[in-house]
Amino acid sequence: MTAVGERAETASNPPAIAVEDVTKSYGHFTAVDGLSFAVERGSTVGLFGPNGAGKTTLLRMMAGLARPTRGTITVDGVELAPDDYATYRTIGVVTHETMLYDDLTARENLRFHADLHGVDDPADRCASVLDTVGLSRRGSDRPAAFSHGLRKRLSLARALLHDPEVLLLDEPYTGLDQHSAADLEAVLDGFDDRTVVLTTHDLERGVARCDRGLVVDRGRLEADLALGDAASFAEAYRRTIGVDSEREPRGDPAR
Ligand SMILES: Nc1ncnc2c1ncn2[C@@H]1O[C@H](COP(=O)(O)OP(=O)(O)OP(=O)(O)O)[C@@H](O)[C@H]1O
Repeated sequence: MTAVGERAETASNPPAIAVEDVTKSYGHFTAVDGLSFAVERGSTVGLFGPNGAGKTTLLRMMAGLARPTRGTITVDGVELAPDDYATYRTIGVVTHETMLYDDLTARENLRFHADLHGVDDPADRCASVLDTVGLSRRGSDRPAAFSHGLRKRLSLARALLHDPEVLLLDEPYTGLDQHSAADLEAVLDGFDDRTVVLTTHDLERGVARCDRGLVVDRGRLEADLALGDAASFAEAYRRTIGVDSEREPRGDPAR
């Protein structure tokens, strides 16, 4: 595995997230196979890899939405445990399933989560995050009537509600038009001092956004690369994953 830019973390200064020897098995199938890495506070880390590599499974475990079969995940030095709401409160997550209630309006969806997380000034906070994702005028509409992109925006608003220290995003750019993608970039720009982990097949956007790229394949960590130059990352990705076009990411800037 290639390792670049690792920083030693101490017990008094734990990484934002530490994944240690994490495995997830479904019956005899191993989706994530003994992964270990640490995510520095304030950094943005991209999980790259072909379909079925284990990225979503890993992200879901980091969010506490699935439990590792083996290994540990700590957030700010605290091991994730099923009923540790204080730790979950520091994490915001946007997954493929937008986790929205179709029978509630957009505003009611947010209010429900605000109350669940004990958010201060919930009405103001809901209005503020609706504004952040450009949905101020859609607060009274139900997400059932929203397009995929609008549902994703609302899901992002829900993830931001409790002002988390860590944001976990599964394929954040998929299904967003250019305007929505630009809005997402602005939200992430505003999140600069906090920690973001995202999965993406959009190599160009991912490389531009992330400080570091982890390449996952068949559940294993194959490369850990500092990012900067999209073309050299694309080349390193291709060296790691191979040149089979069906396993190539979209938005490859080197093509
Ligand atoms: N609940 C489950 N039961 C059985 N197998 C599963 C389950 N969830 C995921 N898998 C399998 O684990 C593997 C990794 O899936 P995962 O969704 O994590 O990959 P991914 O890298 O996110 O892929 P993609 O880029 O296509 O979203 C796949 O082979 C998938 O079929």
